[in-house]
Amino acid sequence: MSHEEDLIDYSDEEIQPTEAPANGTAGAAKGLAADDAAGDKKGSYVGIHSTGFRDFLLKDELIRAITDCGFEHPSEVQQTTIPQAILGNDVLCQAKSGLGKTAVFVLATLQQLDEKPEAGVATVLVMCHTRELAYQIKNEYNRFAKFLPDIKVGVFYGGTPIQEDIRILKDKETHPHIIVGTPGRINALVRDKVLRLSNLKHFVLDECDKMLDQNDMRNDVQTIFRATPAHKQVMMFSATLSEEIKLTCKKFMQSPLEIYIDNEKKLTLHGLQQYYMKLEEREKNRKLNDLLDTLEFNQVIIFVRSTQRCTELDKLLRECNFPSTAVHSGIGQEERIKRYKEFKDFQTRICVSTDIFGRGIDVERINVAINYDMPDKADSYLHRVGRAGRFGTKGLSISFVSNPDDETVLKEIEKRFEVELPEFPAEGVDASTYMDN
Ligand SMILES: Nc1ncnc2c1ncn2[C@@H]1O[C@H](COP(=O)(O)OP(=O)(O)OP(=O)(O)O)[C@@H](O)[C@H]1O
Repeated sequence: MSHEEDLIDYSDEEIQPTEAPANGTAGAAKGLAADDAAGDKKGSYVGIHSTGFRDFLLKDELIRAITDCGFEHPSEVQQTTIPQAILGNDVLCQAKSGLGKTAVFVLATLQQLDEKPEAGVATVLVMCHTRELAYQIKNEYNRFAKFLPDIKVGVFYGGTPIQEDIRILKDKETHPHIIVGTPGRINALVRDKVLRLSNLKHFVLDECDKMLDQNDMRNDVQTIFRATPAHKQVMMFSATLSEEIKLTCKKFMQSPLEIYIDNEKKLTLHGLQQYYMKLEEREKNRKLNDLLDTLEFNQVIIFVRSTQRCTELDKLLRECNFPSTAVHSGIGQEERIKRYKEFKDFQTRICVSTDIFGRGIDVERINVAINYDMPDKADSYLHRVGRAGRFGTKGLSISFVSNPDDETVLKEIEKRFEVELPEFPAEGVDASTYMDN
């Protein structure tokens, strides 16, 4: 078994992360009130409107792509971070879910790349914890590099034939300048000397706390990091950064720009209504059925704690004629990406998932997130519910609480993020409060 195959998947139940300490006193080097000016509509959620993307003095090609993406104003995290990031400074950035962290590193690296980069040389490496997120980030690069036709982006992750990656990397004509991937496969390609990182200029970790929290993934990241030159830009991003992880991240960096949420209650998404529902385990299926029947929604994501429960719940929903799909590590990689695409493209409306889709995944029309199984940590909860209510839009989350452990997590969430999670009202909630017009 190859080293890579040892790492089944980073976000299913098979590998449990080590407990991260609660992040009570986030010392903000530059405190970022990322959402205090929350509006209801996507795009109005930006805080200071006086700054536009043009003020960052980005290349014309990037400005044109940004306009084509429909971005009118930078979000606060983009305003605070992009000007420093394009100068090549190291960046450690915490900002809440769905407010555009991806565009920070995508734009910053594209801005610094030559318009006609040397063939066969990779200068940007972006790594994240799941294959679907890597795929999504690659697509974001393609979106913003639309008018930079000479820049090639490639994505590499496990569960696909490595021979194909080798073929791409051996040919100067197809070798990407920007490499996106998951650490297992990237490490295997570096170890086999197929991917050379000696010219790397930008090293990016998305969902960095998740990547550095688990020993197996951290080891891969460290090995890859050692294959890169000493002088380079390092940028790391997440919505959640404990004090301990911040220290770990900073070991990879030199005098970084540090953007933190100075108070964890600011991590709560204002457009998102959050509820819990107390019930017995055996009542969950009936309740979920009722909810899917009565709630209005565009797309729903339902989180469960194991691959087996994922398969079974999805099957049950389909038997009840709900347009459901399932995503977990037991599904072949090609099929997983196909299902991700279908969900992202609104071809399926209900997705049952393990924590694979718990972070980073950006599906614009998800407005309801259901924790069929409560996550085991407050951090995971925050990321999961953040799949609804992206970029300041409205959303609804409902968490099933069926045992004392669930109640403990619920209390931890309320305490840490200073939110009150009320019980889901018997009469339901008015759809206009969680559906954007
Ligand atoms: N300035 C902007 N104007 C309009 N939409 C934007 C802007 N910046 C980002 N978006 C959109 O907002 C959505 C969320 O962005 P993104 O996925 O980068 O969030 P994130 O901060 O990485 O969230 P998470 O922590 O959940 O990974 C995406 O659909 C993105 O295209």
